[in-house]
Amino acid sequence: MSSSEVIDELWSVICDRAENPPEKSYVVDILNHRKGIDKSLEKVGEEATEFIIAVKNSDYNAKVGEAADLIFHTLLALRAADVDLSDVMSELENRRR
Ligand SMILES: N=c1c2ncn([C@@H]3O[C@H](COP(=O)(O)OP(=O)(O)OP(=O)(O)O)[C@@H](O)[C@H]3O)c2ncn1[C@@H]1O[C@H](COP(=O)(O)O)[C@@H](O)[C@H]1O
Repeated sequence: MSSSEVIDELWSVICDRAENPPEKSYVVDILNHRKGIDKSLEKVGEEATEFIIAVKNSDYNAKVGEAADLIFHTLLALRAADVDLSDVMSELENRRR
């Protein structure tokens, strides 16, 4: 799978979980949390901090793991904020020089 296919598939799974919530799902736990959008925003903050700490202090695999956590939780926050990933991708595409 290419990198963009991995992200696209993950985004589809996140949107599907939001629309058809199964009984047990981490994505649903975050998106339907009693704190509302604040839960996913809190997770982005935590994961960003953990990523920074890993980059400064940890080995390569820990950096990769924390980067994956940050990207995943950023996707959850986008969904919670009703921001479409394709609009973010178009924005990045428009910035190409
Ligand atoms: N990529 C991920 C992914 N990355 C991390 N996590 C979860 O994110 C959590 C990481 O949170 P922390 O490290 O902060 O641990 P924690 O402090 O115990 O978490 P909180 O209780 O504070 O939320 C863990 O529970 C991981 O299982 C993920 N959970 C799900 N996915 C993807 O989402 C898909 C759908 O998952 P479900 O919704 O669970 O079916 C999966 O198939 C995966 O592709």
